Amino acid sequence: MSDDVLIHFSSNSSNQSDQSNSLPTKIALLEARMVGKGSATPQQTGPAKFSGLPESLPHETLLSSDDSDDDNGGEFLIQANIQKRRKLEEENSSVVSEHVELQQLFQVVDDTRQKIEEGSDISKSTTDSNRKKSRRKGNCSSGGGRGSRNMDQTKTPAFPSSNGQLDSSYKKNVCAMDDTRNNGCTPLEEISSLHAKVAALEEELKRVREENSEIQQLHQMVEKELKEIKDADQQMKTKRTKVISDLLISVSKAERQEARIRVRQESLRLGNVGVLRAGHVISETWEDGQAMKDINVQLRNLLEMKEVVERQRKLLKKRQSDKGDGTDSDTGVQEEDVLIQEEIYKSRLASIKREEEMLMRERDRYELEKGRLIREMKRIRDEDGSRFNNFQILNHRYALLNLLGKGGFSEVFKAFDLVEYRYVACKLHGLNANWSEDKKQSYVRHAIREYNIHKSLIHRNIVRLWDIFEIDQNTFCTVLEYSCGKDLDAILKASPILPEKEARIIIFQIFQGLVYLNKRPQKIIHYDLKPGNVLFDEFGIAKVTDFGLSKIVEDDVGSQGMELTSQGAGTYWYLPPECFELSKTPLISSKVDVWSAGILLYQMLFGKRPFGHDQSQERILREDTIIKARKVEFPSRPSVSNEAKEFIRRCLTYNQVERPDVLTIAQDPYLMYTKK
Ligand SMILES: Nc1ncnc2c1ncn2[C@@H]1O[C@H](COP(=O)(O)OP(=O)(O)OP(=O)(O)O)[C@@H](O)[C@H]1O
Repeated sequence: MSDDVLIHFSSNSSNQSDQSNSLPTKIALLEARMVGKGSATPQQTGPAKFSGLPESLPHETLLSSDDSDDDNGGEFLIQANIQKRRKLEEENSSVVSEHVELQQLFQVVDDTRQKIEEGSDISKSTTDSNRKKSRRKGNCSSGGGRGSRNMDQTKTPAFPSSNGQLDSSYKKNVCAMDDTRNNGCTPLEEISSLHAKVAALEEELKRVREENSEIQQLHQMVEKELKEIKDADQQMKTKRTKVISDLLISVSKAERQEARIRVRQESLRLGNVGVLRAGHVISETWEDGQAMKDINVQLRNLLEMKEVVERQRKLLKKRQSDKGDGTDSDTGVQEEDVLIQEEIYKSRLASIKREEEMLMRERDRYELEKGRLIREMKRIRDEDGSRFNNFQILNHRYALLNLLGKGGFSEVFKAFDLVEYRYVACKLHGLNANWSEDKKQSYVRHAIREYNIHKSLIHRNIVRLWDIFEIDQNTFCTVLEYSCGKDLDAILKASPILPEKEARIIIFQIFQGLVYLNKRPQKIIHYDLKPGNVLFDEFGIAKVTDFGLSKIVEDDVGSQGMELTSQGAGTYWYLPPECFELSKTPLISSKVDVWSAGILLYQMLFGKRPFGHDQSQERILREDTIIKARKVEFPSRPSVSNEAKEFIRRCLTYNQVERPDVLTIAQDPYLMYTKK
């Protein structure tokens, strides 16, 4: 339209003398014509703002919903620019400048129309938020109340929000609707705006769905890969486990073979178990090996030689006395010969004695070796007789290797934990199939009790209990920390007396473990401290084990201790007098362990137990050996420090009321390792 109007204005502007044709008049006419057209829509009379206009121009503006401006159907509404007109009326001086200004004005009209057109196009297809914004502003500037009528029907559509982006675009839309309500839109515009919104949201939804399906595909791919990795790992694990257990088995088989060869060689030297038949009775007897036989022969020879020399010596003495007081001239010579002969016999006897002592020491050494050999023979026999000797894997985890030893009701195997990759000791508790159900149940109860006490103990001087599981109806297994060194019993059997320094550090470590047991919220009395229950790891760290007879000291126990309900159990050489009390139920405390530790130290230092060393358990009980053990005596040899003796005396205090408990004796100077 503006082109026509411009041409029209341009032609008129040349005739300035004609008032009716003057510019202001023409503008007024034009305005009147336009207003007349638009008067059918009275709500549009108010000025509408259009923020897209340049700042320099007034905001009374030209709005259009159609790009046609012909006489008949023009839908343009040109608002009178009153200010401009007044200015023109006032100044009315320069037609040229007016013309220029009008040209500018119509240029603005043109620009605005173009923008509206753009806005209308955008509203049909946009998904772009910036374009939406420009479209919205275009719509809003169309003004009027019609939009607000329709907006009420379309307000707050419940679009699902899948993400923040959608949310924010939704908010923008609502906001745009609010703007529209305020400023007014045509229903067509609103519908197209809503269509656009729906399209935008659908687009968004489509995009989100696509993303989602991509994510799902990715997820599936990752899951598949993970499964493949897991499968491969499982296969690797199985292979690794197989390789490790095969290796362990070959090593163990070699060890078994080596042990048997060693035993065969040793038994040639030291002796063997033979079978003795007496009628129908078959019994086992020990037959000495060559080395033992040789020593015994040598000892016998020495003994015979000693007897011969002794006899000769006596004869010489007799002959001398038979001759009486010699009156011969050569008597002096004979006397001298007798003295010399006497001296020779004496020195011969002394040398025989030395040889004898040496052979005796050698025989003692052989005896120790023989003891070790007998234990090893027994172990091999137990291993051969065990139903767990063919390298089973227990609980899909513990590869059984060689037998470490057999106790009263259990077999202990060295094993390898295929999950944690470490050596362990598997203690297999076998219930005797011939036992009554009651006895079996009591044994299991006992073992569970032991497990419950032991499993919570974590201290470097206490053997760890890792696991427990059932193997079959009559067998279960406890898995213990493996101590590869010998136990104290084996050490003392090999060398009955230990240097004081070694004995002191061992007893110190045992007390460290006992202090731990007594500093817990629930104190524990071990009750079965003996050399066989002290193990050593590869670094020589002493560890207390076997909590089968342990007692938990309940909170409500009096100062005198708890009642001993399992009287008779334990190893009597190591138990204090109160445990043998028969007149009433004994009360016991951690002082039981203090006594046992005192006995252990004594045994390590002097090579024997202080009370009932050579007595059997039965005899100790029968002869009240421990009840009579009021005072400890120390042999003169080997020499041991007075501090050690005093410490042992304190541990072996007869009266338990006067005996220090674990926490008190742990403060003893003998157990302190501070620098002097
Ligand atoms: N954790 C372990 N590590 C290494 N060897 C062990 C372990 N536990 C026990 N042994 C060894 O296994 C053998 C048998 O142990 P067990 O405790 O069954 O015997 P015991 O104490 O002589 O018997 P009982 O418990 O019936 O008195 C012993 O020689 C012991 O040294």
